[in-house]
Amino acid sequence: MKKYDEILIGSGPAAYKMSNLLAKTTHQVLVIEGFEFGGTCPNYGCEPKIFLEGAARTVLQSQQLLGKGISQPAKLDWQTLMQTKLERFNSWPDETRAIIKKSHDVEAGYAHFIDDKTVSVNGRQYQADHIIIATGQTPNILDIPGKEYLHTNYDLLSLKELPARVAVIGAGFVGLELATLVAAAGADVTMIVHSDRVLRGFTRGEDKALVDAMQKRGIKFVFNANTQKISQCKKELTVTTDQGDIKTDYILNAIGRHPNIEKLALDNTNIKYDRHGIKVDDHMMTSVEGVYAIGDVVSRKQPKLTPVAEFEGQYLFNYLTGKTTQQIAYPTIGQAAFTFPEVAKAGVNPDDVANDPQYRVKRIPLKYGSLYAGQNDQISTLTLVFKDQQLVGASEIGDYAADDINNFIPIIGLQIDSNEYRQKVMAIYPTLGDKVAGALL
Ligand SMILES: Cc1cc2nc3c(=O)[nH]c(=O)nc-3n(C[C@H](O)[C@H](O)[C@H](O)COP(=O)(O)OP(=O)(O)OC[C@H]3O[C@@H](n4cnc5c(N)ncnc54)[C@H](O)[C@@H]3O)c2cc1C
Ligand SMILES: NC(=O)c1ccc[n+]([C@@H]2O[C@H](COP(=O)([O-])OP(=O)(O)OC[C@H]3O[C@@H](n4cnc5c(N)ncnc54)[C@H](O)[C@@H]3O)[C@@H](O)[C@H]2O)c1
Repeated sequence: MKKYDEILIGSGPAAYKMSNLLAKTTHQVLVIEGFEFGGTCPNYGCEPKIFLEGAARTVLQSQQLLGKGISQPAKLDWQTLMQTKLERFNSWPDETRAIIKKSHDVEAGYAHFIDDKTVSVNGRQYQADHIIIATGQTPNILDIPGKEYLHTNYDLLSLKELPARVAVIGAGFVGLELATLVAAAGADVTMIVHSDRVLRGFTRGEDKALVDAMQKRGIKFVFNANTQKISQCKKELTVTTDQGDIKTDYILNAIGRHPNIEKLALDNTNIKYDRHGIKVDDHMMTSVEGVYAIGDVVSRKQPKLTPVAEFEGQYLFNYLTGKTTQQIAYPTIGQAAFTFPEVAKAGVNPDDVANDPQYRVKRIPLKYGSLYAGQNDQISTLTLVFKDQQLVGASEIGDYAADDINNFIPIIGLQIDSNEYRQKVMAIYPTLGDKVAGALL
């Protein structure tokens, strides 16, 4: 049986980060990938999503300016956009595999554990000083009659023909972002939401403003709806919910994701896990010495995001190569939904401290600034949270919320004093960043 220094199970952002760093060492490494090399983010997640968002944003911003200087809003040609997307992205898994193969051994296949120390793939068995599980998450699929008609982000992000009607079950990140895309392209979209609000984790006000803006563009929301079954008659699909039937041509299932642990046969080991993922200590080690887990597959309170997965990959590389003995300490993590308008946040949620006198919450409407007015952006609102004059939280709804909040993350994370910021930083004017100094007053 061949033995390695490290075995990486998965090749998404968490494992890819480690594999790149290990490539600069003399370590013997095996990378095992069961599906597309590179994982979720570059193949069927963040990257194709933000690529398609480029055209969608242009359409939506031009629609917003109708009658304000734009007479003919842009129109999205889904087929051409998708062809362009496929040309860019189709070769990525093979290219990623080739990059990894330059430095490491590679197995294409799903790995499983034989025991605490042995991994099997394609009928071959391997051991290593360190086994790193970085298998990510996969969509939950509604277990209802007709579930064979459900599609996931994987399908929609490569969909060649735009359906006339799209029903989206689930109004979290994936549901809202992909609904924004297909609606911008001209599909008639219905969101089926099983509670009374979307997203969660952002403020209630931002959630509501997002729904209002999407509704104004014709996207329908059915709240407090439980989906019971799906049926097909000729080419038309019917989604039956306890709030009524929805006729559609395509259904996106976006009800959340679960950790990829089923195929790992963890019950052959002493590795502990729960429904949120694999349990790790403060050094990313599982309950089995020498076996670690990083990325989305980990059970932890931090959000499941690419930069978090990469941060854990970087940390574990540093730890295993003796560059640190410290426990992992996460930075201030920014998060955004790339809807239109966007919502974004970092640090303390203003809703959580609304009644706490230790905190000061400041709401700043941005529509009066010429940069926002020039886009006819009536919604953009920035909310800041201060504790003892120090900025501890920022959130925003608006066309540029993600980039706006990025400007506040260093101030929260580095605990930069507002006065010092104003003394030492002068942003380019007029830009998104120029508001920071004034907002901190
Ligand atoms: C539609 C969508 C949009 C997103 N947008 C954003 C965004 O804008 N910003 C952001 O920060 N995050 C975004 N995310 C989340 C981001 O994609 C993930 O946080 C990130 O990919 C996690 O990286 P990972 O390496 O932990 O897992 P993954 O990228 O999921 O990679 C895990 C890999 O392990 C493989 N694998 C699984 N089981 C096995 C096995 N037994 N053997 C071998 N290989 C196995 C899988 O095939 C997969 O390739 C998005 C996710 C989705 C679904
Ligand atoms: N922009 C980003 O950074 C981004 C984008 C996409 C995904 N992600 C990551 O991926 C994770 C998963 O995203 P997601 O959208 O799949 O999950 P999510 O948890 O964000 O949303 C799932 C939604 O489905 C709802 N739901 C659950 N069961 C349902 C049911 N039976 N019927 C109807 N609705 C139901 C939930 O209430 C929730 O609102 C996110 O938490 C995030 O970490 C990030």
